[in-house]
Amino acid sequence: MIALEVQHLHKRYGHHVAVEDVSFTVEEGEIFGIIGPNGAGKTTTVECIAGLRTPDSGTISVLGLDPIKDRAEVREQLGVQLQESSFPDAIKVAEALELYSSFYRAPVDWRELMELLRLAEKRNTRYKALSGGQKQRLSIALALVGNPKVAILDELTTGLDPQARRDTWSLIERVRDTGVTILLVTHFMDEAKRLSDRIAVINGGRVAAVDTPEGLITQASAVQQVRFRVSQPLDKSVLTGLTEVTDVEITEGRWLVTGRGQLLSGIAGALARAQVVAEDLRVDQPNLDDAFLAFTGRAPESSEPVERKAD
Ligand SMILES: Nc1ncnc2c1ncn2[C@@H]1O[C@H](COP(=O)(O)OP(=O)(O)OP(=O)(O)O)[C@@H](O)[C@H]1O
Repeated sequence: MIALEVQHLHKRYGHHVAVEDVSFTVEEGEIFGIIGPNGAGKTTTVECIAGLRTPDSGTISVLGLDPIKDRAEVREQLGVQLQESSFPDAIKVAEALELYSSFYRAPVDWRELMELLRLAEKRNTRYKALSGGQKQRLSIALALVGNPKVAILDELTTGLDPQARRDTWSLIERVRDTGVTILLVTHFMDEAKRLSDRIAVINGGRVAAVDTPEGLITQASAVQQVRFRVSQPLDKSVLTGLTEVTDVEITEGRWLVTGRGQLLSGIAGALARAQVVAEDLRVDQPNLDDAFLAFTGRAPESSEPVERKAD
């Protein structure tokens, strides 16, 4: 079952095109990641899905509903945690949760959610007195309090310390396990890889690629490199003759073989036939950062979170 469908979304601010042509579908129960450079159009896309902005063209379906025409019904089904949520400074944690839960027909028990997000001790603390991490956890709680079928989480763990990030990831996995479909916008490649079943890379207002994290890495890393030393002298042609190999360099006894496809097994087979053992073997393993770079032409901003304030 498809939970979310975006078709040819286009959105401009004045003359500035923020989203040029974005299409993707999200299956029910999936965690679907969205990554891309600053200003790529990620937030605009999720704001359109949430019905907070009206697309200039294109169609969006949330569980078969239109976020603008069926706004009231979509509000019941969709939980949204957006970047830099701001609440009245004076509101207390418990008041905010109780208030938000009153907006929904069938909310979860907000007290349980408060425990789950480790906010119970702060129940009587005013919003302005919360740390960055606590504010972040409150905004996640408020996105989930309506018991949504689909949740949008934008910059889920920005500002959290490493332990709080890992706790949040586990929480999100538990939420997913209850059947909630999650759309996750993130700048962190480790987070995208750990949580997402599939990821869309958005660049310049367009979808550059959609695949599983491993699929994106494979797609992007057509070129692989294997380094080793040989146990006994070997003619270069043993490897240059392989279809997988594009280049062989030998520097001070170290071989650097560049190629594609099943490069490692091709090399292993050729060396075995020549009765040579590869020593000190290293395979350059591409990761999601490499895929991000390949699809967007830019390195991801950071894989390490910047801490705002002690939690
Ligand atoms: N309200 C607005 N008015 C005018 N331009 C905007 C507005 N919101 C966003 N933009 C511009 O639209 C483009 C897309 O912004 P958007 O926030 O959707 O990107 P993003 O991928 O979420 O970026 P980031 O990762 O920095 O949050 C950017 O160039 C941004 O400056």
